Amino acid sequence: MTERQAHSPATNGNGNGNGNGNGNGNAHPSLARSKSLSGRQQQQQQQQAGNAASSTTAPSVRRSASQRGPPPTARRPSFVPGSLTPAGLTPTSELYNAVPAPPPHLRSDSVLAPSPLATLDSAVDDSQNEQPRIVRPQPLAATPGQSFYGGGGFTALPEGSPISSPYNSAPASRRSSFVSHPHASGPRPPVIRRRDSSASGYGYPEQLGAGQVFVDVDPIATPSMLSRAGSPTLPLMTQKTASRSSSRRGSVADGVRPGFGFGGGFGGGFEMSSMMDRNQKEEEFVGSIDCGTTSTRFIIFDKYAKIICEHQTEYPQHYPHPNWHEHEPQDLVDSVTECIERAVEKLEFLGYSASSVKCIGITNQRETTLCWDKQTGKALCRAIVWDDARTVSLVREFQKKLDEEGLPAGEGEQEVTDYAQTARELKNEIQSKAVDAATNLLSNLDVQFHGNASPVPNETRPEAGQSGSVTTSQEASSTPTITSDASIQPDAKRRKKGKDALVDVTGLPLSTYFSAIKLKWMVLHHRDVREAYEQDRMAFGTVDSWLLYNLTGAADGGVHAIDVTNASRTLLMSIKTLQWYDPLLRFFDLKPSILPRIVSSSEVYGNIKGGPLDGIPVAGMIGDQQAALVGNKCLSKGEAKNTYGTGSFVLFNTGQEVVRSENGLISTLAYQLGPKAKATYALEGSIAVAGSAIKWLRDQVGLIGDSSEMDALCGHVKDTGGVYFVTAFSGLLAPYWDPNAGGMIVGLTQYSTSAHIARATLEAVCYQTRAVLDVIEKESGVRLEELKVDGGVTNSDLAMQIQADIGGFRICRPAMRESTALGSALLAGSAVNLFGWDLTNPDTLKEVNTEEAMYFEPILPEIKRLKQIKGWEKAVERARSWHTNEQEDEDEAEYERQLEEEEKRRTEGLVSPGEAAQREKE
Ligand SMILES: Nc1ncnc2c1ncn2[C@@H]1O[C@H](COP(=O)(O)OP(=O)(O)O)[C@@H](O)[C@H]1O
Ligand SMILES: O=P(O)(O)OC[C@H](O)CO
Repeated sequence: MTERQAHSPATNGNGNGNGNGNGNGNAHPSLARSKSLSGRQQQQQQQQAGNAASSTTAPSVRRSASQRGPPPTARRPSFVPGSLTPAGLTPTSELYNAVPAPPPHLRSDSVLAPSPLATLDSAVDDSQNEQPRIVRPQPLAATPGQSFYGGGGFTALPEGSPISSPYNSAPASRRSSFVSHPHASGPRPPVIRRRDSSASGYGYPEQLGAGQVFVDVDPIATPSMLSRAGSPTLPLMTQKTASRSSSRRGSVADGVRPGFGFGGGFGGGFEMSSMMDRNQKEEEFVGSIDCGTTSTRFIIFDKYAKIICEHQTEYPQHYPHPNWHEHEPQDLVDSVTECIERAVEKLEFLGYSASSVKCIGITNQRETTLCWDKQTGKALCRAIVWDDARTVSLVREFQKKLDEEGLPAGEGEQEVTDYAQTARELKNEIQSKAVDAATNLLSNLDVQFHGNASPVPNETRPEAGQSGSVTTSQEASSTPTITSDASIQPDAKRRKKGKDALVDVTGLPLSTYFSAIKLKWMVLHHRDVREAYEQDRMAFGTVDSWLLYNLTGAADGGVHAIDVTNASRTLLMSIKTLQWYDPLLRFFDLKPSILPRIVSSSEVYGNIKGGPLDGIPVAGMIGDQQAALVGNKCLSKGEAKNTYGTGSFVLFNTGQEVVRSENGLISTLAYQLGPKAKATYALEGSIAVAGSAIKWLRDQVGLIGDSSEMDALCGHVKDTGGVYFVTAFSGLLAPYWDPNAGGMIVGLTQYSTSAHIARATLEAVCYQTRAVLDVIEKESGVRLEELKVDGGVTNSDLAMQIQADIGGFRICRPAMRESTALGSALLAGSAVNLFGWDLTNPDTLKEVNTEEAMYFEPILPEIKRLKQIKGWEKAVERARSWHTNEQEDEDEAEYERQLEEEEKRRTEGLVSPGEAAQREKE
């Protein structure tokens, strides 16, 4: 199976989809299968059923409320005080224990009543499974530089096609998932032409020269017209009919209109030269771009959060060195272009006008750092991805600076959380200076000193918890010799040192994870970036900023903004004022001129320029994990969700309070529902590796051919046979925060098989999730009864059962779990008052995503659970501090050396192999 098929119409995820998303609840999961299963699928399914029947950990799955009566307990709050035992549990006889639910991709009654799109997707050849290959619909007719879609059937994309990727190693990023209906008559599908967007030519790091290793993982087209997690939704056919807007029709009919944006922006994408020519229905929909770590999807929702259509595509991952992870910025833009184009084609194919999409939202992988040239709109280097850990030694340098110099307070800054301690420190400092000053005066001027040697009377010191600044500066100023001392000027007086200084302002620890440190690295190490920075041409942004900029025109007036949730991950924003914080900029020595404007998560930022959604407002922007919180409707304090995507992120809504964790959680912005709205905050447990470990098994180890094979492989064994896999690919984040931890598979014996290792991979994220939730329970004083989940890994029934077992709580997996995309759609809709959605009034969302959910109950005996957790903790201890500072310093030195060599070659007129290739191309 390919990822694509895992996301096909069969990918209902709960085995009960019925094609219209209502859930029919009529069948045992094993019975609710598609007629169209391939022989291989059936074989797999039977094998899995057989395996799991003998397994002690067959998923303990229960159907949702809508199918099996009322839910076991009130859904919210997810965290309820009291026992772990869920109230009102359905008796085990009602659980689907005997035969496990087949993997989601094998369960699809949805295709029994196929939508036109379902039929289209089913046309995908199963033979793609093993070896991803480029598939294209047969050209109807081809003129030079054009490729036509239509007719059905597939053909390999010819070499040198204008649609081919600039990256020879990874052409599949451009693979289309759009499959024309084989029997389609009437509307001619659009002609799409991709311009060849030239290779980056950034210089290094790609051109580091001989010996450099980088891995470009060949991406697999994972697109689908239907959600990987949700069931297909047939369009409502009762809407009024409208012609395409004449301006749009005119603009595309001439075939020369550029795609999105201008110049280097979305203009690198497609050109539309014909469109379906028929009357189309005008409806009201909202679109959402979800640009995750591995793929982009554009989903069009209706008012009930039913997916009308979508398109998804993976893009190449670049791992040029150990611990490095990069994206090509133009790939992100192109993937968005492609997804919008294709999704809108599907929308039109379904008979709706593109103008039915009233607004769109953007949600994105967070912390990933980009910078571009404001004049050209072009990226200056590759994006450094959030889980890239090249900056370990830079972090160490800044940690030292923080410990020794502290963080300067802002002008007029009044808030110093731990000011009692600061006051004490200042008092000591002032006292000793006062004594020195007095001694000097006495000795130099020979004046009798009668005053109080201490300028800070004890009784005037503020008490802890009292608001206001430390007032010692005023008192100190009464002693001229002291106030004249530059070292205790007001700014310097409130310096706080150590990690608390940063956490107080940003909610974040100093780590390779956050943007400022990646940005600093780019400025320090990348020639083009440094030049642009020095010449004030450089713009910094996270993925939301980059996409917004490109969608709204790039160098031709593109909006340079960042949403507050993304800004809260940069280490440059105060989470209290929601503004860039000058002392942080000074601490990292970064110019304010590079920064985007901070905006709320729900407002109109600008309108799309070009493409099929020309003129449509972009009205929602939010980091993907926060988006999933919103999409899961966790809008009240105490509600939590976990998203298992590339990484895994638990977010716990703490309302309008910034809650500070003492045990490794991050305080972060959850959302801000408009420019004037108060911010809502969350505690977050960030786990760096979840789906990426599965991807690693697929791409680097070759243990599986597709993520959806995990359940079948793991189904061969009932446990890991004592194997633990600490997936510390780039250190460990929450709750351990050890940048030096090393990835480790321990407990191997001759008995161990690939199935044990695969199972240990699934368990790894579940243990880490358990550890994060332990902290949340400890700090909030409430026990978790149920966890709402979403994200790619939740497609694995087995992973969810393991999570329930290791966690000791119930897992609630919604049928439609494109929660991330839904979150940004809700924010966008809410901003323009679409569908009456108003996120400040959850009642307005009552009808949103009410489809059934699937529940996984813990069945592992407590004693076994605790024993396994103990084993995990032992493994983590072994993995800790694996890498040494010396090694990192050596790596850094080696890199510096390569840079110098590169620079030398450049100045001497010699060119690197990368540059040579680029020149040849030009
Ligand atoms: N059936 C499955 N079983 C286990 N993991 C899966 C399955 N399907 C997808 N995944 C994993 O989900 C991840 C993608 O999830 P997604 O939410 O799309 O991530 P992101 O938003 O980070 O790109 C991939 O790393 C993939 O390995
Ligand atoms: O790509 P995801 O969905 O794992 O999300 C990545 C996070 O936003 C990183 O903080």
